[in-house]
Amino acid sequence: MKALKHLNKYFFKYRYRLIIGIIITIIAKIFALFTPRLIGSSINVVSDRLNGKISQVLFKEELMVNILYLLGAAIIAGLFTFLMRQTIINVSRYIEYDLKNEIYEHYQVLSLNFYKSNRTGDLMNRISEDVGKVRMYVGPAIMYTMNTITLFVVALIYMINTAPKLTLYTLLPLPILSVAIYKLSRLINKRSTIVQQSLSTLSTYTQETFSGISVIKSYGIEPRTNYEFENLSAQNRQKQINLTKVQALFFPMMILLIGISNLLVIYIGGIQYINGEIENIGTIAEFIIYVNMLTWPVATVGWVTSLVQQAEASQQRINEFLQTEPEIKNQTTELTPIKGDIEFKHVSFVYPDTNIEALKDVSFTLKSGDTLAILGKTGSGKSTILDLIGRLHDIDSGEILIDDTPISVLNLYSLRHSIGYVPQDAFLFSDSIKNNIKFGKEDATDDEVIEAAKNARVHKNIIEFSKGYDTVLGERGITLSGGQKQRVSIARAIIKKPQILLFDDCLSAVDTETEEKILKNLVKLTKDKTTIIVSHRVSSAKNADQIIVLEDGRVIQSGNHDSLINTDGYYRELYINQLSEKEML
Ligand SMILES: Nc1ncnc2c1ncn2[C@@H]1O[C@H](COP(=O)(O)OP(=O)(O)OP(=O)(O)O)[C@@H](O)[C@H]1O
Repeated sequence: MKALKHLNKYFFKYRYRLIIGIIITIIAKIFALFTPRLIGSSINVVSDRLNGKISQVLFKEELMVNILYLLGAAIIAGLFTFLMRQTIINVSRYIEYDLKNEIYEHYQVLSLNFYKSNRTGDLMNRISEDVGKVRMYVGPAIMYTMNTITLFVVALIYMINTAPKLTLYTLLPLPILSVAIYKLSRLINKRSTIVQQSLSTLSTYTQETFSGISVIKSYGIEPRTNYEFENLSAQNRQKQINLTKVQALFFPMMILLIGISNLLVIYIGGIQYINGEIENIGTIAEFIIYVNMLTWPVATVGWVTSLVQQAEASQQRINEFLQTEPEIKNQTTELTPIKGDIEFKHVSFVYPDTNIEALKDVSFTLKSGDTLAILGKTGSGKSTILDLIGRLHDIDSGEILIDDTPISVLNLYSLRHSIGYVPQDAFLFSDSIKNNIKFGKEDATDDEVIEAAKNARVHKNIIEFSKGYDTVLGERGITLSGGQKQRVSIARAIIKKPQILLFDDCLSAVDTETEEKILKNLVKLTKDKTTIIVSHRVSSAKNADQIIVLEDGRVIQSGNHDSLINTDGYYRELYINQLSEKEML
């Protein structure tokens, strides 16, 4: 129960609703328990009439009163049972909502490393299935427990008052029922977890084959994927059958135990009536109804116990993530406006998970408004520099200064708000093109969106689609070409008009002519912005105020275009190679 303590703050938050819910539950059960007494007394009235103890008129009158009471009690009990679900189950839905929000909010502040070391499926499971199991504790488990306690206390008082010995015999099989249901519920849970796992394997496999359908078709391996699917499906079928077997035992077991209790009531009650230990025959009928009313609540004791155990395990998994601290922490709540000076002083950086030293003693200085181009072979550490400027990781040695202040001291959100980042793999959401661009500036007008798209030279492509800027992208929409995606992603960054612009090899899928035009627009737009362009092409770098060349995490060359083409080295070679490629075209 330790893990479930986390939920106490929510119980406190909804305490009034819960208290009302509990009071309603008690009222509902008290009224429901009028039924057996009224039926017992009705039978006694009939018996009295048969024995000639009461007159026909009195008989009719008493029976009528009983029927009216029965009807009234049933209506009130029904109404309060409805209200009981409306309060307690609703509270569980509120808590489920709050808990999901709490987890999602926490996911958002966790660092990239957290996402790398945990699978997406796991993150999804904890926020959906685990929260669902916890809800069963905060809602149904509490409701049924209250139900059982009230019913038991009230029924027991009535029963002992009427026939104490019969009460004892009647209740004898009930603890056996509770333990049996508990054992069965655990078995059912175990098997349903196995079914869930197998379903998740099956759906992951299916999803992957749908995503990679073009590869499957082009390699002609449909029979192999069909065979594998059938295999997984057959495994799932077997697990479902195993589950159904134990589920099928649930109700027969309950019926058997109720049957035994009923038999005991009739047998022992009958003997007691004959011996004169019980005064009225109606008591036997009353007790049969009590037994039937108590069976389900007693069965739920076992069921609820297993619900609580499952909720505890799920909450433990949730807490594990909630207690994970973000590696990158915001040190100040005060906003720190960013001008755009960037300085790297002997920066080295090792990726903790792979132990790869991505940067070694890197230094450079950029004044606000300057443009820096970073070139180098693949894996030389170019993207890492951009990630460090956005403080996606903290460095091990050296210093990164933004506006002469250490990056870790700045307000993290001010820093990130002042950056427009275009990643290597443009990621667009399943939404309209317009909204994808507006992602950079939520309140942008249509004119601003169009202007940004024009500057990224993607406007013409967009208006060719029949729905223009409202064209939906992604799974149920159209697919943009690699170059179009890159340009929409550029439009998203420039619409924000940030102080710092980071372009990570984002013109690689664009032809050199378009690249030239975009770069020309960027020169205008980024006049007073600090800009860093990562590229494999000299054409993207040549107009930069500063160029650095990286090799294996180290700066091996720096200067500007003119100085570097006149120096032997990587840049000059690249320039000559790319120049001759251009001439060949
Ligand atoms: N998130 C990461 N976790 C662990 N190692 C990483 C991570 N990202 C990059 N690396 C490693 O760090 C080194 C530098 O990678 P980086 O992405 O900075 O290179 P790059 O110059 O941008 O390459 P490319 O031109 O291919 O984009 C590589 O060896 C890479 O394998």
